[in-house]
Amino acid sequence: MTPLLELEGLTRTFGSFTALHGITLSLPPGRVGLLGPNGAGKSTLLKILMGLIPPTSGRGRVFDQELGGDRDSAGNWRLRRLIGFMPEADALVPGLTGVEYVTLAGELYGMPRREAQRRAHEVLSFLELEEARYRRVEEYSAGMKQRVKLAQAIVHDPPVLLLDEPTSGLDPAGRDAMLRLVQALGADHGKSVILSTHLLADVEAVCERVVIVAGGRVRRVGTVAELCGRRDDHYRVRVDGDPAGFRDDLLTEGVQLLGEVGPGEWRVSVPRGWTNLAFFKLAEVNGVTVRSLTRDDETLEELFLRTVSS
Ligand SMILES: Nc1ncnc2c1ncn2[C@@H]1O[C@H](COP(=O)(O)OP(=O)(O)OP(=O)(O)O)[C@@H](O)[C@H]1O
Repeated sequence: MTPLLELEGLTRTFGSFTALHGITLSLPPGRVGLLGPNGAGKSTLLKILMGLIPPTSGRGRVFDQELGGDRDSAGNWRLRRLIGFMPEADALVPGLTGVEYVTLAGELYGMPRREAQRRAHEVLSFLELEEARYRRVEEYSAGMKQRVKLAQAIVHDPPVLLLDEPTSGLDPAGRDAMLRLVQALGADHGKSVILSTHLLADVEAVCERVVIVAGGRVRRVGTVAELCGRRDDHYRVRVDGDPAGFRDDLLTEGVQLLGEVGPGEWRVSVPRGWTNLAFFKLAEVNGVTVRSLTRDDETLEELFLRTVSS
């Protein structure tokens, strides 16, 4: 299977500053979350993938298309046809109706006008903007604005979607609807999705794989299950009885409480050299009974914080 992305030693500098340090990465088609703190290099990477800026050195491909070359080279035009981009910024053109805006995007991607118009109606219906398509985009609600930005990204039916913070500014219902659309575009319509976001829950909801970048370097790559899989030092423990003394003793012994699941039940991280017998001893001393003790996964948020702070 041709990889979605194949990058080899990709570096990008701006003057004396290195934004990306020799990124080497291979990803199969699918839905990928691109995570990283502010300034990690995500936008720089996305711009290189879209052919908007060239790498300073290194090589890469999106499917069969080589990266690099001048902004207006034939190769970069092919890249833009392969990729639909939904920017975070409000990139709407005031004064245009939804259908005019999406048609314009289609033409900018190189589609003939009639074909762009036909597809604009099609994708606006798919995104449940059929009723609103003749209204001006500046009158749209936040949820409709996000959907019309997604419409312009898929108008030319690209196999790859780059989505930059697609749920930005949405209320919980709008966010759910957007995530369902992204999931459906991937799972039912065969699109590969690169989702750049600060919202780890969005990645958990729709992505199969995660790439964590920090300081211009790839720090983790893998499936969510692989990266967050059972850890030797993470447990979920539940006790019956008054848990206060037991909890305090756990803290004194260097156990970290990662979260309270319910009364007397915590997700914990144990220190090096810890043996599970200690849970039972501390319970006995405090007059409580250990009802369950199981190995636990790490959440994506814990993995992310551990990765970017190390
Ligand atoms: N044109 C430029 N000139 C100089 N420095 C730049 C330029 N573009 C990006 N940088 C620097 O490169 C680094 C990476 O920036 P980038 O925008 O790729 O990060 P990011 O991960 O997208 O961050 P954010 O989540 O804040 O958008 C930053 O330190 C930024 O200041």
